[in-house]
Amino acid sequence: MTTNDWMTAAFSARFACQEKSAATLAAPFSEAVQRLVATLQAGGQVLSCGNGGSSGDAQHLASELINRFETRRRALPAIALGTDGSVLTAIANDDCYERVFARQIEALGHPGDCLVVFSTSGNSANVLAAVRTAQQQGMWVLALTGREGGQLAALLRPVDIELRVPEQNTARIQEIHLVLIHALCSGVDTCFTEETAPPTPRAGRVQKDWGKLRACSAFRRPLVFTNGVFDILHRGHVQYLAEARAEGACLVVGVNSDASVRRLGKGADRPVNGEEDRMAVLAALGAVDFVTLFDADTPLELIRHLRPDVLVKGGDWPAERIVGADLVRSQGGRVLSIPFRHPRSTTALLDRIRRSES
Ligand SMILES: O=C(CO)[C@@H](O)[C@H](O)[C@H](O)[C@H](O)COP(=O)(O)O
Ligand SMILES: [Zn+2]
Repeated sequence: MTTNDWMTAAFSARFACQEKSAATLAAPFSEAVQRLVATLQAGGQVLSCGNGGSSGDAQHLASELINRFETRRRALPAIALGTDGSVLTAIANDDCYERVFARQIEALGHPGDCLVVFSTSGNSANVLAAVRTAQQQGMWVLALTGREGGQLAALLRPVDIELRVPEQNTARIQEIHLVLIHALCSGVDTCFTEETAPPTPRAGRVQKDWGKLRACSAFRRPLVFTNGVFDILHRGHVQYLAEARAEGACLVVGVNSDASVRRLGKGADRPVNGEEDRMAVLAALGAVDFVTLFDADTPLELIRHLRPDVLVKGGDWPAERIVGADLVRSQGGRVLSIPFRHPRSTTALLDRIRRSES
């Protein structure tokens, strides 16, 4: 065998497994790109980790998210967890090697963030510990694996995504992982290159597509839902939304569309603020994780779609009159009426403004 035969053998082995991988990974790959983009647009970050060559892959991904891949776009937040020698040695020395990633995730991970793990066997103990911790922190997991997925595959929840290379050989799996990293970065680059205006803070938290909203919120449990018009935001709203958020790990606010507000009969000039403005103001609140729109007279369909664990209404709504209460309770959820601690009303406020004008 000549020395070049090693190269020829590696190339041909890789080409053979490339075709097999492309066929089996198409569906989870496109879901992974969409979810990564949604996470970043909502202000989330990507943490990544793996051992050995896979630690290099985790760094490769983070560097391309922070800087860019092939096109110019804004910098995106990503941290590879295998890069800080002091942190790694402190955790390994004082605690145990298994916790080197998990401990960093406890410090750096936020609900809604994504953990990307690379493991060809799916059995690295520190990667498994990282996945468990990320799930406890309300993050979702994107796992790049191989073989039969190992113990890692069994840890993943329906909301997590696995890109499993249908291959047994570690080197081949890693080579396809690299192709996947570049393909993921192409998808992310494309979405962020098309951004025309500078990003409005938390703009990604406005999610009108109910399917995407469910994908972004379903893994953040307990999921809290509330709804309303929120025409002119007042202190009562802000207080009750903060209390609603404290009931779970993620607060989704359903906002009545302009057409549905008109049907509520609050007055010919309502809403004063259009639906886009009302959603943008809510999305800017620290307590609110996602805002969406519903056009029907009630949010029942939206509640059916999101399956919240806690259904909340503010003000003077008794729990029995809250739309969707029976549905949420039948699914084991809770229904709460949170009174406005600062009694205010948009209608009363508008009346005062009008009186002062006349
Ligand atoms: O790069 C290679 C092999 O190509 C090695 O460094 C390899 O990544 C290491 O043996 C890892 O510890 C393997 O971990 P994992 O893929 O089973 O999670
Ligand atoms: Zn290697």
